[in-house]
Amino acid sequence: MMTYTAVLLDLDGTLVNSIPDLADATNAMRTEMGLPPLPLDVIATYVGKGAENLVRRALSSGFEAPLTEETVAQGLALFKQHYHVVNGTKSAVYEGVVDGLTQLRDAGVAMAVVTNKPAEFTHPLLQACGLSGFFEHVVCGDTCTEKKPHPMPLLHACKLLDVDPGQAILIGDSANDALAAQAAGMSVFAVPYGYNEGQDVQNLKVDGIVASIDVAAARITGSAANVFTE
Ligand SMILES: O=C(O)COP(=O)(O)O
Ligand SMILES: [Mg+2]
Repeated sequence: MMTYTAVLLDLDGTLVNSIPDLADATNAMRTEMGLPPLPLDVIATYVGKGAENLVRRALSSGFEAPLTEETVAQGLALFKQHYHVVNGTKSAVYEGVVDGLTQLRDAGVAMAVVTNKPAEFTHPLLQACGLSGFFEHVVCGDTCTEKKPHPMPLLHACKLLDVDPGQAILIGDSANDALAAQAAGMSVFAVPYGYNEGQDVQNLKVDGIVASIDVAAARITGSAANVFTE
């Protein structure tokens, strides 16, 4: 059985369902820019590559002319203003997360969050959801010069935790997580309930698809009958 000394966790779509707040902020931005609101499930497919990417995708829907950098900057400023107000208000921790993180902590596994969400929103969200205390480090979308699917934030988290990437596993919800982990030389589990930019998680190249974080924790710590073997 493979043993891991560190577990890295994605945030949006893995630990927390943040779509209701992201959608409210996105639609508030669109309204101010004279655009009609978008359905929540459409906005969900725009999440995964950070706030600026979400804004670009959300503005591309309904803007006739090609987007100018000025429009993107205006949209990003409005999005941030609104997201600061609503961040954490409708977001909810997924079932199994607190139990799973508790299992991992009790097993002595070091944990860090690695998210593409900017730091100015990540820390307040973790705080609002009561999850901050589980993590030794939090690597955000603007912590390093590259974001997932680049391996840099994962390698940075391993360095902060003082573990070899080969002894770490990432749990995420999207191709950005799967590709980053693969490039970092790290194992990866995917949860099926998050946002994979509208794609089927079954097609991801991962070491396992786990129904929830408590199931992942049981497999990682070897406390389940069906332990993860390699
Ligand atoms: O902010 C995003 O676009 C996605 O964030 P995540 O990396 O926590 O899924
Ligand atoms: Mg995610």
